[in-house]
Amino acid sequence: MAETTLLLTRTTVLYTLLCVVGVTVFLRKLINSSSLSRQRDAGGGGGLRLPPGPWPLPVIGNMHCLLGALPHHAMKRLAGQYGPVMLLRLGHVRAVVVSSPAAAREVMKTHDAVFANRPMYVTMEVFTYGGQNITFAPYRSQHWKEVRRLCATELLGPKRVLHFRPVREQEAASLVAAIIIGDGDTSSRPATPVNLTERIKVVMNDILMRCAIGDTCPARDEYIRLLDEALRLMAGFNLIDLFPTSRLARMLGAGSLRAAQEVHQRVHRIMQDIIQDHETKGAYDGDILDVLLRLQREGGPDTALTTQVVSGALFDVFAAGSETTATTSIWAMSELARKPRLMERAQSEVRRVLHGKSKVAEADIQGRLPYLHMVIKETLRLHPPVPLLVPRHCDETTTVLGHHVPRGATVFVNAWAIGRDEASWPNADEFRPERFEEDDDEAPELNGLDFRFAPGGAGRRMCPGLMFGMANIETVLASLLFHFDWKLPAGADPQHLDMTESYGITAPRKTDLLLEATPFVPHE
Ligand code: HEM
Repeated sequence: MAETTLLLTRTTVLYTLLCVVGVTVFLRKLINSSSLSRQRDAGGGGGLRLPPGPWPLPVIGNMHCLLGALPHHAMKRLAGQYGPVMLLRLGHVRAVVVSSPAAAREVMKTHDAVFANRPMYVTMEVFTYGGQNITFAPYRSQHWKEVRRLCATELLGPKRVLHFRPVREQEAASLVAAIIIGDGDTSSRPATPVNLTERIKVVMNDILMRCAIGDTCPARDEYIRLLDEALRLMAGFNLIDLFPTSRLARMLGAGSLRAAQEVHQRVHRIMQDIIQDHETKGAYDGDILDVLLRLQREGGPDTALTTQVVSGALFDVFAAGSETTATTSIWAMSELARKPRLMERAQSEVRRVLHGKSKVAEADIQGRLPYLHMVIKETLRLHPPVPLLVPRHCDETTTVLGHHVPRGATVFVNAWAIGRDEASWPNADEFRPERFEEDDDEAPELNGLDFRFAPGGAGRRMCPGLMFGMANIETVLASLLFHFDWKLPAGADPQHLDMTESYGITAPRKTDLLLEATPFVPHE
């Protein structure tokens, strides 16, 4: 999901370098591109009616338009000017950004098959064994079909979500214990604020790790560290991704490519050890790796589940599952901390449902926390953890809302902009979970059918882990709300809580969320 964002500092340096180095090219291309842009405005472009967009500069195209803001923010601003289907040129990459429910529907439903592939970037190729994982696997490839089917039936479907219930409950209980112990004497005042950002990241990492490879893996900690490093390296277009055919870009970007290759090799080696460890230990714990290895054996020699596919799938489950769930939970707690009245409502719902209990058991809360469910949906609307979804590749020139999206273009769906569109969401910037209950028939669900609300995408490439992720988020949030009262440290005004987003693979908080926790002692 990393390539949906841009390394702006790097592009600034790149911009300066390229402008200096390529002054002559710049002038020559300026003349060419001026006439090209005029062609585009006049409906030209080889007979194509290309989407409107800002004037591209030679070499860097429209990269300068994204400087100084997070890409999804800058793209929303530009869409206000150029419309819901907009053409940008990012280096050599032709990007089409769609920013309205109608345009998103055309991409992810009407023409879903045309847009069901992913663009393949050089850095991504390294980490995905050339597309041998799930997220970047070529659409229609045998292994993508097989792992997608397995995601639904064996790996992330309802049966598996239920199977991992004890893992979620135990990890959420450990989180609660860690907060109590970490706080030391919570009766003393002022209490030490809890760093909820750190705590939530740890619990989501641990849940995903235990589900993916079990809890007995010796290389587990190193694997987590390397995955973090891999995600950091994938976080953005590198020079070679933006200028894949440029020798200069290859030269300047060689360092990050080398770093990616090194990290990948280490991840690969650890993965081989983990697989071997699972194979030799014999015991079947039912973690995702166990299931994949069983299916690999049962599938015989012709199975699409090669060892690389197994490693790639595992990498995806962890990379796609951990950050998304942590980011959503942290934003939910931030929004509730900013609105104590809503926090109180969510809390009293949890405490009413768990009245007489001393801990959170999923059997007690399942389907019984409608307000918390709305809080999570409202959080996903305002803070979709993958704001530009995962990019799609346009396989053949296709019309979207009357504009030709050219073959080969990279297509971004700006879910962040769509979730804040006043036409669909009155007072769109306000956090108001109740909007999801106002009219039950109309309230969008997380099923990829309502394009006003698609934080997990839609269509053939829709996220297969949403139910899995929602279960993790709900159990962790219910535990935090049941066991503690929360407020901002030192009596700070909730309205002043910093809600700035930061650049990252997902769109996390810029600053850590620090809240004071007062333990709640449930009545027996
Ligand atoms: C709040 C939670 C989550 C959100 C918001 C989310 C969001 C997304 C999005 C936007 C996509 C791209 C969809 C598209 O192109 O239409 C995606 C794909 C994917 N997600 Fe999630 N995700 C979440 C949780 C998870 C979890 C927990 C897992 C696994 C344990 C997971 C595994 C995947 C995989 C494997 C793909 C690639 C599917 C493909 O390309 O065929 N996700 N997710």
